[in-house]
Amino acid sequence: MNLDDFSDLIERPDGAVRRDAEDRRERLAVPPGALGRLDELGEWLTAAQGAVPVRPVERPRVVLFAGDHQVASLDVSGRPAGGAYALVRAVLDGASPLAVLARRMDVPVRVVDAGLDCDPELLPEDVVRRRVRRGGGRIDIEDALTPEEAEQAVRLGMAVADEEADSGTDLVVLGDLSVGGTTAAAVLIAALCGTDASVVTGRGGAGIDDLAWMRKCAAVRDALRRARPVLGDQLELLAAAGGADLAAVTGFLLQSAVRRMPVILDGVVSAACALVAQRAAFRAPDWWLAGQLSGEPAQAKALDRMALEPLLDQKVTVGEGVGALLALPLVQAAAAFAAELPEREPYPEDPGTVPEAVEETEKAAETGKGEAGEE
Ligand SMILES: O=C(O)c1ccc[n+]([C@@H]2O[C@H](COP(=O)([O-])O)[C@@H](O)[C@H]2O)c1
Ligand SMILES: Cc1cc2nc[nH]c2cc1C
Repeated sequence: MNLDDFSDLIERPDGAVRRDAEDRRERLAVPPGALGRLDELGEWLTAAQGAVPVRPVERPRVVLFAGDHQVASLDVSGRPAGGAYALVRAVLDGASPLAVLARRMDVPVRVVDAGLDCDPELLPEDVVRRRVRRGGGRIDIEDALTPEEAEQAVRLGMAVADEEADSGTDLVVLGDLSVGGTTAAAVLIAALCGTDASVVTGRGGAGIDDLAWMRKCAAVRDALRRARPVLGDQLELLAAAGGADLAAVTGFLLQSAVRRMPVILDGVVSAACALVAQRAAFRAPDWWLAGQLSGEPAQAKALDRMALEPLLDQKVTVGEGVGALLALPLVQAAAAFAAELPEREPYPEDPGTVPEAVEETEKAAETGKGEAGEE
């Protein structure tokens, strides 16, 4: 498998449809610019769907990939290594921020075990059990995955994207659940952006003190040294420094773009995988939105590279798709405006004479005659 093969499979959203959407926007009674960024958001969604007028987003779904990362045993996470199953439980038991929000917004949630490091019996029943391996290797000293595992994880993500597209999901809210995942994400982003550890290392999910931050920096630096030689091959890069959850997210993003299914990215892990996917297929980011700026420095760097402007800036760092789900109402609002606002109609007493009237006024102004001059 070579991720570069996706480059030929991924098309751009329909440019002609986008221009039709822009034309329709110009005919609306609401003045140009008055809807701010929601205009281009509506036009983007229209192009992604491929038809004017845009359809409402009616079947969104939250899809979360879960995994553990052995690098967390260096005490760089604020959570115990191998503890991601607790995050999964909280989501599916309805007790986490994502669970609260998804319930309130009535959006279904799917959690996929890509690489958790726990006894499967500890997991709630409704977890999608597709584990590639138990936890990912300690990336500062070893590969996260074997090449076979990396390919299997990418294929897992692709299969989940196909399942979503086939079942009629019209927009995916993407997220991740892990312990140690932000360290892996920082390494991928630093490798692909050519920066170093201190620029990309943040405080992660549970918040870490200065000493832990320095340990995390050192881990990112060491992992980066291992990742740089393979950054030309995206699958090898995911094997060296990613992990099963990150490789699955990358496969998911690529296959979603193949299937023309729009995705809202969440935080730094989404952004890292998106960057890897962009390296493989440069058109892929056209199918994504950035939900929220989380404050992790590496996320901002990656989004900037992909020219994705986050819809929100809420500094939510819990991950689990919250930043992406918070942005969903904006997308739905943009779709409603684009579809439901009426087009401007000529006033009955003045049918179609507006341009002429303007012309006359202009002529009058030029010659110094007309109403103003007669005064
Ligand atoms: O959204 C973000 O940018 C973000 C920033 C920090 C942490 N997180 C979440 O926190 C978890 C991993 O954190 P950590 O510190 O264990 O690497 C994982 O579930 C992420 O989704 C997410
Ligand atoms: C305008 C716009 C451009 C984009 N390019 C990729 N995703 C995008 C999303 C929007 C909204």
